[in-house]
Amino acid sequence: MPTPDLPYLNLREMEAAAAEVLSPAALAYYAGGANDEVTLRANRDGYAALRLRPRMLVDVSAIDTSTTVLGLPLDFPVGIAPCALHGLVHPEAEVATARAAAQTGSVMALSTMSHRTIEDVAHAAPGRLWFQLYLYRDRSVSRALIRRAEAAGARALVLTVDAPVLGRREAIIRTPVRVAPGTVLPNVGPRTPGSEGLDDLSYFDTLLDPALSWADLAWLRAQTTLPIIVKGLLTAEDAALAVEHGCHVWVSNHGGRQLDTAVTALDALPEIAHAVAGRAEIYLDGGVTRGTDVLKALALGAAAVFVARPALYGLALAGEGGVRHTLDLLRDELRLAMALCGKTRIADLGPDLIWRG
Ligand SMILES: Cc1cc2nc3c(=O)[nH]c(=O)nc-3n(C[C@H](O)[C@H](O)[C@H](O)COP(=O)(O)O)c2cc1C
Ligand SMILES: CC(C)CC(=O)C(=O)O
Repeated sequence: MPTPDLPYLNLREMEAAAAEVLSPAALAYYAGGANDEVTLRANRDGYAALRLRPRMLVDVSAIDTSTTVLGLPLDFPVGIAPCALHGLVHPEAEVATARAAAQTGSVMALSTMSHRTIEDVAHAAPGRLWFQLYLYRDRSVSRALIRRAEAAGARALVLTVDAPVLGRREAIIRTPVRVAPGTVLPNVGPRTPGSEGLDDLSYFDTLLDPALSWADLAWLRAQTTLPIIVKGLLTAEDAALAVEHGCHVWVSNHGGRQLDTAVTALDALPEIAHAVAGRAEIYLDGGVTRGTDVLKALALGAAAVFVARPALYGLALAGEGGVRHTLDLLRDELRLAMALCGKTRIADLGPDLIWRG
């Protein structure tokens, strides 16, 4: 059950409550999308537009939401997507989020741009951590991060490929993000001389390699034996290439923060599932706020879904307990949605659940 001392009935109530407590800069950064935010809105609207085909007279007295991702048992198929800078809203930052993920039997993908070290976060979520990689122009720095992630027990690397340059997020152009004075982000390091005028995201952007290509994925594949998940794919063509490079596929438009008017992950999922054809695992994120959203993504071929903003809002409201509340709500809503659809196991969720008009 959701944490009893938190009054929020659903993720949207948590979002509204978080908007009241976040600083203007954190709110602009967390909530915002690119340009006109067409894709940001479509991510949510897409779930509402898909209708379910529930089956009746099925014994639903026992519902099992458990599953596995890359061999890791999950209590339910929802993880925490990588998001930068949890420390903007809570002093324990990613450590609190990781504890919540571990306690709920979930999995957390830790962003490269975190406030806390890989080791601290891994310690808070033993065996339940993936490490998200933004490849730096200086590959030796990235290589060192990979080694640290491996040593800390990360179970996979998530290479984000949809941000070779940062999208145009007008809210943070107006209200830029700056970490507290004196903070050195552990995977970013001290500022290079002359960069003091840049806000933290613009500075981070200067470290990233806009020349990243499939050849770099081959390089990365050779660097580690950990599973690699390519995050930010939206087409069958790219999903097939990722699989040919020995990787798994994370369907995402980066929460509508990169290319505005890009297709939603939910809409892209069927062609990607078809192209992958069971050769790799598929994950999805973007706009998930209800158990029925999780159900629809799984029905169309995702092995698990991930949430970013809802976790951050939970963290802002109540730290570790707030993130747990987010995850508990999604698990309970998924269980209910499965029961009302006449499905008792995750493996039973398939495209027959989706009404085709
Ligand atoms: C504040 C914020 C920071 C993010 N930082 C990262 C990041 O560091 N790395 C990354 O791969 N994706 C990042 N993302 C994108 C998320 O992983 C995810 O793809 C996206 O937000 C969609 O999920 P949502 O609709 O549940 O927020 C970030 C998203 C938000 C909102
Ligand atoms: C460090 C950033 C590029 C984080 C990010 O992916 C985002 O803000 O969406």
